[in-house]
Amino acid sequence: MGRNLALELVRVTETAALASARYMGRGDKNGADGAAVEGMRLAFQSIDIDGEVVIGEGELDEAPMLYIGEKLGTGKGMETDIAVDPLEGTSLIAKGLPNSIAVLAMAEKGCLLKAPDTYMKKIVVGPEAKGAIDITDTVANNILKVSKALDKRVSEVTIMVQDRERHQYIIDEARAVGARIKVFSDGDIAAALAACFEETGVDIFMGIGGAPEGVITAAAVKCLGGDMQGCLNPLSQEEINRCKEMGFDEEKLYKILLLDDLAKGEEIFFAATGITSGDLLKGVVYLKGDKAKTHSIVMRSKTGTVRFVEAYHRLDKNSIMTNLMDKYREI
Ligand SMILES: O=P(O)(O)OC[C@H]1O[C@](O)(COP(=O)(O)O)[C@@H](O)[C@@H]1O
Repeated sequence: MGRNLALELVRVTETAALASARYMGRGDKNGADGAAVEGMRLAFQSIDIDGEVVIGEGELDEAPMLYIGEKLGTGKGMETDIAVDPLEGTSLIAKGLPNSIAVLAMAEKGCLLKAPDTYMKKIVVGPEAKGAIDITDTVANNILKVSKALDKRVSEVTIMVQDRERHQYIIDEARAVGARIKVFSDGDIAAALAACFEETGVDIFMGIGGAPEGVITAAAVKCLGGDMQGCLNPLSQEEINRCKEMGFDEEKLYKILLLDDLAKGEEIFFAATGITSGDLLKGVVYLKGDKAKTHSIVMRSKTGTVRFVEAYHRLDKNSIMTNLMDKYREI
């Protein structure tokens, strides 16, 4: 795998975002997701990799595209695991709310955890607080350790938490020690990513969200030198059964997953494009004259390079985009 691949991958998330953003504010989650999936899949076709989707839209019989096991790329290059979330934050885009992204992660074959579609408890911090987290410890102790590692007063530590009833204990414990809480409604990959960038003002991400999103987050955290721990958190017998079907027996089911258990290896790539504007990425803007502007991040763990890519697209000149845009123009 090489450095050009990073830019090839950002083209994939850009294409998904450009197609999906046509649905912004239209109250149609499924339409927006379908457009993102189609854009992502088309853009993958010309990339020289022998890729396989390990985290995708579901099984073959429930998802016609980007299903788990689907082959991506020309089949000529390196064997890779690919984790995709063509539209992360389906309700965000439907309502025109911030923070929806098109996102993917890629690593050498066998290096991304094949996570079941269930919940996962997660904690994420940036590079400065690496080694200071312990998912088995209390919220308060994690905050105290992170504040020490960051050399910040506890009152300056901000924890990003998804606005869900199940997280009330995090909010209560964090406030009890004097820390700050920032809630978000949806899209925990972008929210966790914010904890790895000092300029966002977010120091810790905590909570329970999707396990597939957890693996994609781990790939980003690896590229950024941050830290993450997770633990599968199935909420029903049906979810427990789903975990078991995917090889998570009693012993493995509640094992603490360290960063390398989620995403390992030398070569990890992460790419994301903003669909609606958020903390880190601006959303898609369609411009006059069949043009559009996107804002993306692309990272490679081997070199540690983090690129923010602002791109102007001529939708009438790029064959994939022209076809897609014609299809989604009048929705
Ligand atoms: O909405 P729930 O059930 O609390 O699940 C949380 C999960 O939903 C999301 O907020 C959005 O997921 P979708 O893009 O599939 O709608 C994820 O980022 C998060 O992991």
